[in-house]
Amino acid sequence: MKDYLDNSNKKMKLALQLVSGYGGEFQSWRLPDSNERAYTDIDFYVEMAKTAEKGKIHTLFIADTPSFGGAGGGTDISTRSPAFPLEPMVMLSAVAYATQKIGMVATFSTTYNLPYNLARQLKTLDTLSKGRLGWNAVTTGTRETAYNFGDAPLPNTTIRYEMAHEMIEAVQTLWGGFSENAYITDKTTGIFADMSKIKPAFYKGKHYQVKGALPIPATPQGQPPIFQAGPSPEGIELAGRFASGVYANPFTIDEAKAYRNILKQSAIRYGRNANEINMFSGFMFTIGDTYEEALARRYKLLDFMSKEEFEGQIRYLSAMIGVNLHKLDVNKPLPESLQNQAIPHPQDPRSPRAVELIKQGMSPKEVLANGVINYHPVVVGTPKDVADFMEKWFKAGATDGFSLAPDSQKGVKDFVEKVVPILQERGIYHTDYEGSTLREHLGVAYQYSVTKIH
Ligand SMILES: Cc1cc2nc3c(=O)[nH]c(=O)nc-3n(C[C@H](O)[C@H](O)[C@H](O)COP(=O)(O)O)c2cc1C
Repeated sequence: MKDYLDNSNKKMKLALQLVSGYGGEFQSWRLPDSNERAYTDIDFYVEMAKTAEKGKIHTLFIADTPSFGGAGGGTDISTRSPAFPLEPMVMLSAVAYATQKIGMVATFSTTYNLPYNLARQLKTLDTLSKGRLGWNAVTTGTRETAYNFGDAPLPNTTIRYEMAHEMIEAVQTLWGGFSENAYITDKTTGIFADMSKIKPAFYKGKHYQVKGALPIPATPQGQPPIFQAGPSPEGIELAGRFASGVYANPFTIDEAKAYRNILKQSAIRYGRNANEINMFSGFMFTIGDTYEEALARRYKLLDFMSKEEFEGQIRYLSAMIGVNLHKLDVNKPLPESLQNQAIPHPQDPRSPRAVELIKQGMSPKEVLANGVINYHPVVVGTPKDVADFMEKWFKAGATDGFSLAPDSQKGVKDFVEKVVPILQERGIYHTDYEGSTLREHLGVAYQYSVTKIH
């Protein structure tokens, strides 16, 4: 194993996804222990952030897209909660004010923003939070988003990534323009700022141009670290050049290791150290005191689905395992002859797990309840089961940490109270924050101004 993939002397890093306030399962807003108005309840986001801070979670993480944003990229929220919270910048300013340590990484499009506005708002929030902000710089791949910003269709991948490089360069140039020693505020001399140390950006790219300067000094971490999500070759280049964190979605340890290696190599190609780029693998869970208790919770979520939606899931599972489940009793294990016929769909990386569970004798409904169709690997079980999964991946060198999407609000509390102590006891998770800024939490260096290419 490449030494930079070796985690034996490292501790895992954790991000907690806020999703839309309810958790990673879009039916969980209906659970008896959920606050059904969490989506619009700022007190609730603050409370979750504080709970996460008690568990020393390195950072909150907010996925986002500037469009209607229904679950799974759809636009129907008639029964399922939205996939994203309220506008992240505004929402996080309240969270920042109510917390002290936890980092806050939020997603902002490199295609549907302007550098000056974005640089100003991000640096303001980084100032407000005393250096705890991170920017997940994504190109926005959903077609419908384009029409929220005019009549032009979504630019192709090449152009979007050209724009992404330019956007980050322009934003970082604006950030670095107000030199660290330019903020004087000397009452005796009457000098507020040293104008000789404040440089306009004069940034001239193909897609973005900006001339002026930003009147905001350096924050305690200099400027927010960049995160990235999106596994195309262009995405990997962007991550290698700029990212301190990458939100990834591997489904197996082997897949994760290969991707982590690719990311580290990309960073090395840009003259950076492999440790400067941290991969956060998406991970979901439902916790109970026993497997049966956790499973009952998952069944409840499935039962909230409409008949059509559930049938859609059964159809999907049929395709994943190559067996038509349509006429079978979904509450009973498959007859042995059909179990033997099950083979994973070659194009769906989640399929091997679905086949494995079918062959263990689980009914199709139980297999679905185990989250085989979810957008990340899922553990349904006890706090120990959740910790075991994380330990196994981490010790195998598959990831630097996890981007956690608990099933529900209760899942956040359960994770902090029941899983965190196990991880700490096993010596694979920190017992306190390393410092005060997000960069310190992540173990990435202070940075000011545009990332240099070596
Ligand atoms: C784990 C993961 C999380 C993502 N989160 C977001 C997000 O919150 N908002 C968004 O617009 N795109 C998100 N994306 C999409 C990517 O930014 C990108 O637009 C998409 O994957 C297509 O780009 P690619 O060609 O690099 O794969 C995410 C992608 C991955 C893999």
